[in-house]
Parts: sequence; C-alpha cells; structure tokens
Amino acid sequence: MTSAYAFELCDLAFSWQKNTPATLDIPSLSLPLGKSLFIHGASGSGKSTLLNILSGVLVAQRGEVKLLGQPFSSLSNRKRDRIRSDHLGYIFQQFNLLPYLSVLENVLLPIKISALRRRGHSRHSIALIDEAKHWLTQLKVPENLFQEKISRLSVGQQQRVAAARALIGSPEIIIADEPTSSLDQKNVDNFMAVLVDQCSSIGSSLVFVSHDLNLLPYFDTSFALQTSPAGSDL
Ligand SMILES: Nc1ncnc2c1ncn2[C@@H]1O[C@H](COP(=O)(O)OP(=O)(O)OP(=O)(O)O)[C@@H](O)[C@H]1O
Repeated sequence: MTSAYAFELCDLAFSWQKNTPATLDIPSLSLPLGKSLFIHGASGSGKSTLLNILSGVLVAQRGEVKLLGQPFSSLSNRKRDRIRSDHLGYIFQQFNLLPYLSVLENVLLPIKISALRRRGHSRHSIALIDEAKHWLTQLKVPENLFQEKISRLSVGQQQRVAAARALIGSPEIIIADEPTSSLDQKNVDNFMAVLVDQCSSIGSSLVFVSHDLNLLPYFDTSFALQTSPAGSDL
C-alpha cells in the first residue's frame, strides 16, 4: 500500500443509535505518514469511538475513512481485519495482554498472526525471538522479566510490554488509547519519550488519545473532540 497519509477522514458522522445526535461529526481529519497526532477531549466525547472507526472495528453511517489510501469503510470485515493486523499496532487502555502467556510470547503475537509484519521484521535478519527482545529492551523492560507471566508485572511494566507488542514488525500506524491513564507522572513522561522516539525510529505514524492536555508537546498535531457535537440526528 502506498499513500502519503496514514489515514484520511472526510465528512464523517457516527451515532450509536438511530435518530440520536451524532456521537462523532468530523468534516475532515487526516494524518501524513510518519507524523504523530494527539486526539483529546473530555470523557464521553467519542475518543475511543473514533479509534474504533480508524481501526475498522466500527463503520460510520456517513462519510469516508481511508487507511493508507485504502477506502476502509467499504471493505468486507475480513479485509478490514487483515489490514488491521498487517498495518496497525494497537496499545489498549487496559493493555489487553494475555495473562497466561509470558512477556515474550505476548510481544510475539502480532508477527505470528501477520505474515506482512513478519516480513517487516525479517528486514532486520534476526530471529523472531530476538526481534521481541529488541523491542522489550527499547521499551526498557528488564531482561529478567522476559520469561515471566504477564500477571506478575506491575502496571507500568505491562504498559511497556503492550507498546513493544504494538511496535514489533514495524507497522505503519500505531494507535494508542489512553495508555498512560494508570501511571504516575514520572512514568508518564518516561513512557511518552520512549514511545515517541521508537515510533519515529521506524517511521510509524502515531495516533494517541488522551484527556491529559499536558501530553500535547509530544505530538506534531492535535485534534479536539467536543463533548456535545452539533451534528444532526442520524
Ligand atoms: N457500545 C456502546 N453502545 C452505546 N453507546 C456507546 C457505546 N460505547 C460508547 N458509547 C457512547 O458514546 C459516547 C462516546 O464514548 P467513548 O467511549 O467513545 O468516549 P471517550 O471520549 O473515549 O470516553 P472516556 O474518556 O471516558 O474513555 C458516550 O456517550 C458513550 O456513552
């Protein structure tokens, strides 16, 4: 896929229920490849809903969503799933790590699912396990934890593992949904610096959602979601 943009939204409207005001009503929003975008807004303003539309989990009732130049909204569920696993690294608010797997096994999951992300890895000519170790090291996860079960890690450590899992295989787009919400200030600053630096090192676009406006300086651009969009009923 070749496009100058990570994503492009045009005339987007989404409502959770028919005949209710739109949760999202966005005339236009796009992100050039390799750049970072900070999406902020109060609780309930639609941040997670927007990320779900960008990642193809939800389809908007109106407008067009293009991901890496592909008209995402008109594709089948199967094709959207494939694009998601090949081109998106996702850091969830609650991390969504598998507690019965080890740290390394969790990080390896995306390249087991996606041949394209395996190929993204193979440019480095190292074993898959070493690729996982590389990202864990970049994210400053101590080596003595690599074989531990996820459930034995602190919240901050789990968050770094979730970021390593998103970055492995160098996907074009990293999406992060409030990943810093359960960290103290020192860990927030530390995590943000490492995440932004690593995305930039592989040329990934970063779409990051938070209500914390203190994070704004880490990003190239920002977009504010309003709590009560003035959109018409859908
Ligand atoms: N599954 C759902 N069914 C119906 N309404 C929903 C659903 N998920 C979210 N909503 C509604 O959509 C609106 C936006 O929710 P969303 O979770 O996207 O907001 P948010 O900005 O991410 O909030 P927070 O910062 O609290 O996580 C809210 O009014 C919420 O009640």
